[in-house]
Amino acid sequence: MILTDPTGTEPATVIIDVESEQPYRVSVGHGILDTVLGLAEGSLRVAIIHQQTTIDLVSGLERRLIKSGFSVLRVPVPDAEAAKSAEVLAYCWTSLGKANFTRSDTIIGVGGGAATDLAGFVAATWLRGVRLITVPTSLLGMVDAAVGGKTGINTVEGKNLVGAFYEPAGVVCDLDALRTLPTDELVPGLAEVIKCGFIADPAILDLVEGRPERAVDPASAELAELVRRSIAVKAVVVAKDLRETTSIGTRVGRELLNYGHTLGHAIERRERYQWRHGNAVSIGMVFVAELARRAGILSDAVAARHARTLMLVGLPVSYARNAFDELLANMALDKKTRGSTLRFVVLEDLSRARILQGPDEQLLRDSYSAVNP
Ligand SMILES: NC(=O)c1ccc[n+]([C@@H]2O[C@H](COP(=O)([O-])OP(=O)(O)OC[C@H]3O[C@@H](n4cnc5c(N)ncnc54)[C@H](O)[C@@H]3O)[C@@H](O)[C@H]2O)c1
Ligand SMILES: O=C(O)C(=O)C[C@@H](O)[C@H](O)[C@H](O)COP(=O)(O)O
Ligand SMILES: [Zn+2]
Repeated sequence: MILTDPTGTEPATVIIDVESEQPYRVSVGHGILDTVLGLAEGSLRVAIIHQQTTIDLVSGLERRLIKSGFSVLRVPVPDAEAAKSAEVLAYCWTSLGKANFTRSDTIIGVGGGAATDLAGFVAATWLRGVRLITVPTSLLGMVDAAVGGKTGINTVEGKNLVGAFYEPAGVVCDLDALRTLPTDELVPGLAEVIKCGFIADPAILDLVEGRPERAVDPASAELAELVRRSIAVKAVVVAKDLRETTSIGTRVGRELLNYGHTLGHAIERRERYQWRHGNAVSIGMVFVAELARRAGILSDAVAARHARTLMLVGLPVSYARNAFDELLANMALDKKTRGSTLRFVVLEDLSRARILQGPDEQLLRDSYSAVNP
């Protein structure tokens, strides 16, 4: 798939259609916030659920909305994972209730993946479902969290344990937002980008490996291309299996997008959600590649490519050696687990994945030790 103009110039706005249960469009481009106005049409009120870090963008959006005749309610939420809690969810419901928010009104989730996951769940639950627009402002949000209809919050017991599949009316990825994103927030987003490279689009890996310095540059055409390609990967997967129900036996449906997440989520829980999601997923992918290699499923070369490519952009590839037992216990609560059988998404090759069910504990332990010396 070529998403760049053959002359080398960056296309103005690219639309990626998600042909899911309720089809919607993901718009990607520079300075495209006005797209939100059209998506909100028909509503009297809009509520912007947002983080403080993007307050300038939120104020600009609010001004545009007011000018277009909408009544705007701002709902600021705590930063990062602190937003994904039952308490913050209840606070959002209270804000909507006090503002007489009705079924014809719209929720706009603005921010990183934590804000859009929360806003999506608020939209899914308020009055049993009101219109949702997502405006991701982090790389991770653009390429993953705001696209695909997974919404939810964490509980003390684990990551994303409460939530709903709820599709947005549209997703607006204004690449200009990335200019204020600190590098140590941009880099974790590249873990999900590289994930898309391994599971479905190896051209992503070539792009990252060819110009890693451009991949971490928020203004580069290469990063824009990586964003578009990653969204395209996700759009195809969720269109086929929105509700994650088609993974049967070793066959993998939407669970494909969970590559590296079994250990990744276990690390996030161990770190009490203070870690960046993408950093944990990066380590999770290196682990699961080694697991597949030791199980005789994946070649040495593709397994080794994981850590090499992730390190090129500054992602972590190892974790505490003595943490295995705790992580194993945490993995029992992974959503892919059935009964007491752990299930991992593993690669047989680039772009060819399957499920590995119930691997021996010793194999898991040895794989973990090998990549966390
Ligand atoms: N729903 C899904 O399918 C899905 C997919 C992937 C990840 N996620 C979830 O997304 C979350 C991770 O996403 P994230 O890394 O974007 O997290 P985040 O929302 O915590 O954002 C990371 C940090 O960047 C800041 N930020 C965001 N945009 C900014 C900008 N333009 N300028 C300056 N600062 C900015 C945020 O305030 C935060 O401090 C996790 O909770 C993860 O579970 C969900
Ligand atoms: O969209 C999906 O499906 C994914 O698995 C994408 C992941 O990158 C994302 O972190 C997602 O939130 C994980 O979902 P979960 O169901 O494992 O909580
Ligand atoms: Zn993820």
